[in-house]
Amino acid sequence: MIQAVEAEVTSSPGLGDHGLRQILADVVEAVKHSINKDINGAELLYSLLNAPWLQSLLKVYECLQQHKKEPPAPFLPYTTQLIRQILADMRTVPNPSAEARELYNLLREPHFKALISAHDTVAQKDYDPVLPPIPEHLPDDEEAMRIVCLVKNKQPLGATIKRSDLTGEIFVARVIHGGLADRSGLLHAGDRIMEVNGYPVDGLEPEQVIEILVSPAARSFQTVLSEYCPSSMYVRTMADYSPQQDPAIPCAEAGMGFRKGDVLEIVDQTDALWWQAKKLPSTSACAGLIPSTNMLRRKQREFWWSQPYQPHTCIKTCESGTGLYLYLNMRSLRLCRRRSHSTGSSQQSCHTRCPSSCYSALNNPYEEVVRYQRNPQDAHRLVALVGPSGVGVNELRRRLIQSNPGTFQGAVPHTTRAAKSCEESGREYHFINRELFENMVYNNRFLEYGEYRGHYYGTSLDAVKDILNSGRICLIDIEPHAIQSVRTHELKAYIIYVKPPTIDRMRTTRQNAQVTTNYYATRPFKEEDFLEMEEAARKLESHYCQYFDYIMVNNELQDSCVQLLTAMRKAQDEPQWVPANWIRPTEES
Ligand SMILES: Nc1ncnc2c1ncn2[C@@H]1O[C@H](COP(=O)(O)OP(=O)(O)OP(=O)(O)O)[C@@H](O)[C@H]1O
Repeated sequence: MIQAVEAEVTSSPGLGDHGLRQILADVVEAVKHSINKDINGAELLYSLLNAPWLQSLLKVYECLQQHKKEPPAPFLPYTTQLIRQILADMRTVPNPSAEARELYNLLREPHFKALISAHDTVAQKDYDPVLPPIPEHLPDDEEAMRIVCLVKNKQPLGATIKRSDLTGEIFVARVIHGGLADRSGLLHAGDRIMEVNGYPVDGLEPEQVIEILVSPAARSFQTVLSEYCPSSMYVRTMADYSPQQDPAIPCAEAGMGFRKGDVLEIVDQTDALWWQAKKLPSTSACAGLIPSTNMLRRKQREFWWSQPYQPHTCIKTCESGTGLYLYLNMRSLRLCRRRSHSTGSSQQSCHTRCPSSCYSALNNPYEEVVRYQRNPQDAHRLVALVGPSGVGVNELRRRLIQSNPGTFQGAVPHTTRAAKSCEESGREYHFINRELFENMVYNNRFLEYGEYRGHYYGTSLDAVKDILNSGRICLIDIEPHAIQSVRTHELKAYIIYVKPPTIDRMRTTRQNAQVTTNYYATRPFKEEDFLEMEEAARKLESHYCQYFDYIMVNNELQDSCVQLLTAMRKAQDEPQWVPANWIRPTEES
């Protein structure tokens, strides 16, 4: 035993010869003098003080003192979530290696889970309970009572309470998933609270009960109900939400805010109006309250009607009557402006293939998502670039395709204009007549199309599918309005948003660049172009950021190309959140 202790402490790093052991060394030195003077018993004392076990004990003591001063910190505050994420990602790997399988099995072992759970408990300082004494006066109908002791730590209790207007009784309204009360397993929604720390609470205001609850002692509750917790669902949010600005939330402190595009794990949907969720990646075991789909829809409708301008309004139905299409202004007609080289009248319009989910952001404030990783045998995901006009999406797309034409390719657009002598049908464009073009429009074959100076231009679904079926990666740039038309089960589009850098950086990097004007002329960038681009980027982000899978800033061209290449590889080879109906198609999709 002594030897074991010695082995342990001598291998401990960082022990200096100071502190208590220094004192001991001084004592030993003094005793040595006593031996030299032949004082009685000094020899015995000398051997005692020199005993290895005493030295070892002192080292342990100093080691503990050191840890008291600098306690070891947990690596992560909440590792369980990370492990779950890794397991979910690994499940999507099509042909996992032997090592990956071993890791997967290891992470699912009960003893490993217990270890991680212990780590998280320590990380959240959920230990060292000091239980208060059981209350002396138990109520008469003791049979129906449960005495619950919750040991307070720095975290909130993780439960909300409400008062019955009729009886004045206080009930647990909800227990926040992963919070202190939930993890204790002792409190349930619907439990009636009889007294707290010996104080009867019937008739008190909820605020008064909270005051008692936050005092650092034990609590007593009567149990009436318990509730069932369903398994998690993951969603991407299509709206912003702030509990602090929501007067309807039962408890703002228990609420969780989110921004458009955040991915949430919904851990409890038992309440029709208020769900519980965690924002991913989650660093906390504790969930927060969020409005349910119905509740958020109601809020959005109220907001919709109170707003003078709607971002995703379908203004005009297609002539064919089969779908809803958008009229866009000239500045956003990237497709037509770039493709056409004719002159004359500049009247134009642009349309997108907008599926029945046109109003989906309003109808589905939460889009259910799942982790998806493309199987290497499957077609590649379409990669679509969006960005404000002039930011460089065309330049980036062109450079990437040029650098690796065997891997990347752009879709060949259709047009009704006549081919020039140097052009070949199927290379620059598919040259087709007006009747055929309109027929394709009628049959919903275009992802987006537009009219410019009497000629149609459009990117067809088949042109994209041809590339994907050939095993290459199709890279297109689209107007943001067309995002919905490529977010389908078939194309599984990965949307990359190309953002302009700061105006200062644009001034430096765009010194020799040419902007294409509305009249198809090119000229150097002006200050107003930068301002316009910045404003367009701001609007684009505020309306469409929930659909972006990846955001990159087009600062230095070379760096941007590398970044784009990396993002494209990620899209094809790494697990991503995608709409659940891409993987489990419904009738609608
Ligand atoms: N990072 C960059 N640094 C310097 N110049 C750039 C950069 N990115 C793009 N450019 C230049 O800016 C100009 C506009 O780029 P590009 O034509 O690709 O814009 P766009 O986003 O496709 O917009 P539009 O649809 O209006 O043409 C081009 O001259 C291009 O070479």
